[in-house]
Amino acid sequence: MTKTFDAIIIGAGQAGPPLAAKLTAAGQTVALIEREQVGGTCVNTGCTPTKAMVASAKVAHSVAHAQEYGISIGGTAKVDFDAVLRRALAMSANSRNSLESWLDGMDGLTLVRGHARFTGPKRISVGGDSYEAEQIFLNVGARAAIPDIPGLDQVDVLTNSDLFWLEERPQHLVIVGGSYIGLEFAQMFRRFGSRVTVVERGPHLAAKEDPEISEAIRDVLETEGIAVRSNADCIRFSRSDAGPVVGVDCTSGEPEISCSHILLAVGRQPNTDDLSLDQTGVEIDERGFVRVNDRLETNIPGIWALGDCNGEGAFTHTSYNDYEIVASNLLDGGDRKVSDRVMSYALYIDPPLGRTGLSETEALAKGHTVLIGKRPMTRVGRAKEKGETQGLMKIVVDADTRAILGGAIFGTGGDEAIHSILDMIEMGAKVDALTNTMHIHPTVAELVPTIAGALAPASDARK
Ligand SMILES: Cc1cc2nc3c(=O)[nH]c(=O)nc-3n(C[C@H](O)[C@H](O)[C@H](O)COP(=O)(O)OP(=O)(O)OC[C@H]3O[C@@H](n4cnc5c(N)ncnc54)[C@H](O)[C@@H]3O)c2cc1C
Ligand SMILES: NC(=O)c1ccc[n+]([C@@H]2O[C@H](COP(=O)([O-])OP(=O)(O)OC[C@H]3O[C@@H](n4cnc5c(N)ncnc54)[C@H](O)[C@@H]3O)[C@@H](O)[C@H]2O)c1
Repeated sequence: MTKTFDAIIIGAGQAGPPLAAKLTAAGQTVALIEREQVGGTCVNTGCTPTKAMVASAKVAHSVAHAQEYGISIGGTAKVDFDAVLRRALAMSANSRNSLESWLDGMDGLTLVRGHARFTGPKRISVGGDSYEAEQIFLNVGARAAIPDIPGLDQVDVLTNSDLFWLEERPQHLVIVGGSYIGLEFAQMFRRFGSRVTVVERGPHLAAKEDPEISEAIRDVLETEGIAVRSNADCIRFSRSDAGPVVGVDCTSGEPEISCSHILLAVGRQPNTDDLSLDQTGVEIDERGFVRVNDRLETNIPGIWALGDCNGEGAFTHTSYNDYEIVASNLLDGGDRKVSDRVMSYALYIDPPLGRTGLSETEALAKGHTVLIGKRPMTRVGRAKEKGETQGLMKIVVDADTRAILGGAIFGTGGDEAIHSILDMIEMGAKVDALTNTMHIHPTVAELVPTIAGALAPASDARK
């Protein structure tokens, strides 16, 4: 027998649960289908446990450097890797459990456990049961991509989901992929005491960033003893008596790296290949992302796609913002669009990188005449006081309109301070409004008006 609902949501990630709450509060009946754990990637294998581990790694680092601050610690500090993992997993479990209780108590909601697959345009099967609704919301997320690298069958590779279940700290972790996932894990494992090598195919780490930010990131990691192998072509795996071997043809360095563990962090693949989307006619692009318009509607009326699976963002806040857009347009008479949001994110190495809007490179590529304000963290009072002077901050401004186009704060507190630029962009403020704002002393953010008041043409700023 087919059960009929007003709405079906597939995936209890970052958009599905709040959307279920909004729809049921409006009196609709909703089936929320989840095949694994509620909370999806962020809660179970992404943001929550990694940021908990980043915090443990920061403590290990601070303890190791305590003497620089006039603090002596008797005895030898030691990383209890198992306890670090238990702390991270406990945080995930707390988050998941409170989400589960919230969903359990939601009137009008049926939480269905199992893998959803389309059997018709608006019909879905889970196990042997069939469900139907006029409105269907896809929030199926993404998983670690595992490309067909030569020798993959000869070694065990880890993905981000496996790291929390390691029984011991890796002796030597080789991380393939030098972007968000790779770099966060690289630094934390180094701080836990592992040898770490990052193997990146391209010439730069965090390649989406402006060159001086990428270089500053590399500097921070290399200073901590992380080996970086960029321009690494023809990566291949093999096995020796001593363990896994990663073959790399780089412009310099050893052609082979022996290690104890390999982590693949080379991007994400949307979970759209096992949904039988052909039964609905919902279009996907060549990489498997669901094609959506500015209101997150697919080509089939009554079917929406939210979160990582639509390719419009790959962050928790973009998934949640997708929910806000869809809910507002459907239930509150809104006219919200994805293109209205200012793309922003952070990279949680230490110090963190906060980013908002366009980078300088992106702004120039879009044809803007660009002014840049910039300052190294060595000239930021708060950073000096904290003994954390690595990195730099910059702001990107349109020379003709004086509109703020973007900013980057790579330095202590950068993930928080960046919001002072983000909010100004969102308000459509000119850079002069930012220059005239009084910020609090001593903070990193207090230098944002200062760099906004000392702009130079892009080419001069690069010197
Ligand atoms: C290691 C790591 C660290 C990260 N750190 C951050 C961070 O610090 N900040 C940040 O903003 N983002 C971070 N991210 C990204 C963030 O986790 C994702 O962008 C976010 O979780 C995406 O949410 P979502 O709602 O699109 O999908 P997800 O949270 O992935 O949820 C999708 C859900 O759908 C379920 N599902 C899939 N297919 C089916 C099916 N056929 N039937 C039933 N259920 C199905 C899945 O089981 C899953 O629970 C990180 C990611 C990783 C991997
Ligand atoms: N702080 C955060 O918000 C955060 C943290 C982690 C993950 N995430 C999300 O997860 C997504 C995925 O992150 P990611 O780092 O896996 O992917 P990514 O797409 O950002 O980067 C993948 C990297 O791997 C490299 N690469 C690809 N194939 C390779 C190969 N065969 N050999 C060597 N290098 C190769 C690429 O050049 C690139 O630098 C991000 O887009 C982000 O949205 C966010």
